[in-house]
Amino acid sequence: MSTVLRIRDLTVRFRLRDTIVQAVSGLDLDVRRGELLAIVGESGCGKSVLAHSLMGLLPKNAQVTGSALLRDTDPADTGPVELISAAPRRFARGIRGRRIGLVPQSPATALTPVRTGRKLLEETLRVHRRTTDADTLAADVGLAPADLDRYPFELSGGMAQRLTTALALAPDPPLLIADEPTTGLDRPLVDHTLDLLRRRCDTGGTVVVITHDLTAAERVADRVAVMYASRLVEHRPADAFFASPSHPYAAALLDALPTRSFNPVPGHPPMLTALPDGCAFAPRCPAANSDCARRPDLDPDTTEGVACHHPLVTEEVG
Ligand SMILES: Nc1ncnc2c1ncn2[C@@H]1O[C@H](COP(=O)(O)OP(=O)(O)OP(=O)(O)O)[C@@H](O)[C@H]1O
Ligand code: NI
Repeated sequence: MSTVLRIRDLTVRFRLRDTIVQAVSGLDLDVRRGELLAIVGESGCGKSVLAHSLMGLLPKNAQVTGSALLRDTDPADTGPVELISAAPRRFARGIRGRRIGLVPQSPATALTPVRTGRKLLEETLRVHRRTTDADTLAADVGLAPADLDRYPFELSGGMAQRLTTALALAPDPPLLIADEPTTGLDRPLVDHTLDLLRRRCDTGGTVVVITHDLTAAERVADRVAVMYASRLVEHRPADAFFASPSHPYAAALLDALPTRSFNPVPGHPPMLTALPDGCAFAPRCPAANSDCARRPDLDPDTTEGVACHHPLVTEEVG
């Protein structure tokens, strides 16, 4: 299966007055065409910063190194694009929206306040020469036609969330990154949104879902990547991951689910201003030993597996 996005050694740091925040560290990740990849991890581990770095949306105090090669997503076939060094203009004209769509984490700030949902959607459909109409797209995300005639400030959080999803889908991007697309939705609408994203993959699209909701990931993901304190610690096929997570952090995260043992992960993640050289989970890890002073890595060729010196699963299941 072809790789739509090949991320290598991606690092994002924020320079603050007297310190540096290490939001993404040496991240390697292949996103394959036609698959739904779920990126999971606790609040503040770097998920949204990763998404923003791929969309050319980082603020000025960000320093980015590494590479993220986007391939095979252009109907006009202008070749691969290196996202990390792409100029802001190129992002605005040919990449953002058209080749990669983003459902942003904060819908309220992403919506233009002076236009109704219908105006925003119709304009996006027109710019991208789509034949679909706004009502059809609204129905896809579970919005009624009347909801489109409201201004963003008249929408509930969940409605605004669905409108931003419809806006991201309007250009029909080959790669969609959805950052917490189900926040504020009731369970039936959560499932509706997830199934919509799943269908995109089943018809050749590629979707990356960033979520806190492991139950959501279990419902739709082909693959799961677990982020901890700016790094990826596990990346495996979803079936194998949910049957038996391999990184002690991933196991603890799954164990915290109400449907499992409902035990919160003990302790706290490290400050991103003072990350250790070795495994960042070691201080919280029941199995930590002297090996953990050395940083464990995923397989750099496949970007899969587990970054741990004492994984719970050493052989792939199934
Ligand atoms: N502009 C910025 N300047 C400094 N630090 C930042 C900036 N933007 C994000 N950060 C920091 O980067 C880290 C990662 O943030 P990010 O938003 O990616 O987390 P997240 O995993 O998406 O969390 P959540 O699940 O809560 O959305 C956090 O410590 C955050 O405070
Ligand atoms: Ni986030």
